[in-house]
Amino acid sequence: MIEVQNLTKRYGETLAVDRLSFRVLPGRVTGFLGPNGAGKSTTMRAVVGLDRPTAGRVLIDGKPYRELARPLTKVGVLLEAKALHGGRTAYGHLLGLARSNRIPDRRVREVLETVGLGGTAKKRAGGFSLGMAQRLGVAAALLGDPEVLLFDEPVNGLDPEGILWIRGLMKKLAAEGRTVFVSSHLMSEMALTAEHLIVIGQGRLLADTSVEDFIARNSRSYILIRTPEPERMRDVLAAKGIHTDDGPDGVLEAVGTTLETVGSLASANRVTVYEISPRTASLEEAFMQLTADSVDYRATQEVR
Ligand SMILES: Nc1ncnc2c1ncn2[C@@H]1O[C@H](COP(=O)(O)OP(=O)(O)OP(=O)(O)O)[C@@H](O)[C@H]1O
Repeated sequence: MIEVQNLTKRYGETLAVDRLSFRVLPGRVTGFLGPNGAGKSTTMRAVVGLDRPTAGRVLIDGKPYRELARPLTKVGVLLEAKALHGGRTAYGHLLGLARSNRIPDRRVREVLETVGLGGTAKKRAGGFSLGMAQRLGVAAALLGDPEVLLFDEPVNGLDPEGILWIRGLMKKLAAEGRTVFVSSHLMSEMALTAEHLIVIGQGRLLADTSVEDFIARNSRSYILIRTPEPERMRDVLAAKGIHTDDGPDGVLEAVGTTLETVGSLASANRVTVYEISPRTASLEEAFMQLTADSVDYRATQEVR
């Protein structure tokens, strides 16, 4: 389990993380979501002791990272995928890490196979594509067979096959009972991978909820109506107590009603319609709405 307690991190004038508290539980993938600059990477760096908190603390199974005797056997982390020594081979890079944590050499081969780099073990990492570097980063995270795993934007640079692979891997690791914490700025990606969500904006907690709940609360359903007579259609619906919003390109969005009701009312009142279809606002839209205030605030600040 990861416990973030009242974490605050300042870089000079910038308040990157602001009194943030949450827990990441084992046995499920927890998504860490926030717009660019929300403070996700800073929080992750604080979890693994790479950034010193201005206030607050982070505990891993009750202990700060720096008190872990062989940290790689407790926590695996994928942060900046390209942060590796370009002159080293994939094998050499992992061997160095393994020996520094008294992990047996044979484990290096195992993790290289797991991430699909078995055939490129002797290649210099400097020549790796971003996708290969990403896989090597995942191999390093898995090296110590840790109970806790952190992945910062792991799908970056991966091709569609790689994305499917990493989603499957994260779910498998969680199913084994591990704590899996993964950051992204894409709600759609998280909806496919995570069971639970921690959403932040401007370094503050905006939501700590199951993905299921987030979808139920935030997905707005409506009936889209495309008509050359929007005013008449609006009046016909209003007469029955049905509210309509204006959608993009002159369409109407009727809420709290059904396709059948709208169709029957249009027909009974001889309103011409070109399209009537049920729609659900995307999760991406819901996420943008939730974080809109924090993004606006940041943009205004930068202009000044
Ligand atoms: N080393 C640093 N020095 C100064 N400011 C920093 C540093 N690291 C991060 N920041 C600032 O702290 C804020 C949070 O950054 P952070 O990288 O944690 O956000 P993020 O949510 O990971 O964003 P992204 O999705 O863009 O990676 C930003 O305003 C960023 O500019």
